[in-house]
Amino acid sequence: MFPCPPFSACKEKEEGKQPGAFIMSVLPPVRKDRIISQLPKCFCKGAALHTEDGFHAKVKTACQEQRTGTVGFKISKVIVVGDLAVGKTCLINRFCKDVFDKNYKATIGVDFEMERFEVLGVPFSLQLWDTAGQERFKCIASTYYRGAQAIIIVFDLTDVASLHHTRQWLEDAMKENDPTNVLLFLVGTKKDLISPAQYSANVQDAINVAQEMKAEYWAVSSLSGENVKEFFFRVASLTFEANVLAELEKSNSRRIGDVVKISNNTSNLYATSKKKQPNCCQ
Ligand SMILES: Nc1nc2c(ncn2[C@@H]2O[C@H](COP(=O)(O)OP(=O)(O)OP(=O)(O)O)[C@@H](O)[C@H]2O)c(=O)[nH]1
Ligand SMILES: [Mg+2]
Repeated sequence: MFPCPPFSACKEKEEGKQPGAFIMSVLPPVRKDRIISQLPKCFCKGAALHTEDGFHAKVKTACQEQRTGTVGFKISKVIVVGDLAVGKTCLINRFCKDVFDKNYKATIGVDFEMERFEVLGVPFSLQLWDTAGQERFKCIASTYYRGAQAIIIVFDLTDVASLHHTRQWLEDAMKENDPTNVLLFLVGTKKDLISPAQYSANVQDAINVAQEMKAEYWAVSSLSGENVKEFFFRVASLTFEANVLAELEKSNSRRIGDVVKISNNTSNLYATSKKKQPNCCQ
């Protein structure tokens, strides 16, 4: 996420424009196939972050009334972790570039891709961090875990050990993040390699792990593309929703604080209002 809006955002505020309008106007328009106008469905109701049919009512109203604050020019960080060769890079590449490579090339350290969306008419970007699963690169990769808004923990549906290792991956990623502020997704890959019967026999184990972690469960195939776009749309939508709700909460608590201070001591009014001078670079 940008720690601070650039100078242009301050200028836009002075000119009475929505902050970020300048940045958005110099970027190419969001791709038509990255426009989200409805909350995508979860994959499995038994292991979902929530099962509502649509976006939160407050979020829809805020978007309609253009009260989403800084969300429109934030970049949310998403990290992708899991054992070596479970298919993290292929998953990201299928979504971002619509390609699939059957040859394994280990990720060294980290790599990242940017994806721009438009959710309920508001621009929203995800920075997808692809980390290395190989033990020898783990310490480099873990230095990039910090500040994630969503964590995608990947396992291979054909390799039960990789499912068991997801708990350790989550623990490591959580050392660097605030558990109250991060959305978790547990993703089984290589769905094309198992039969429906095998899948049904094993799915409950994965759902149990997801429930234990409070993660949303998905099963995908990067080879065929099955569920890949649906999955990332769900990640973008839920991350966007959480950002808008946090933004609304922040602006509400600011308003409540102001009232209390004014009614408590009117002599402090000048000092309080001076402190509240808008300064979009702080
Ligand atoms: N059949 C099939 N093969 C897959 C799928 N996803 C990945 N693979 C294969 O699995 C191997 C490893 O995939 P990667 O995406 O490189 O794995 P990774 O998790 O990024 O591995 P590290 O970078 O070492 O952590 C490659 O040979 C891929 O072609 C899938 O959905 N179906
Ligand atoms: Mg990789």
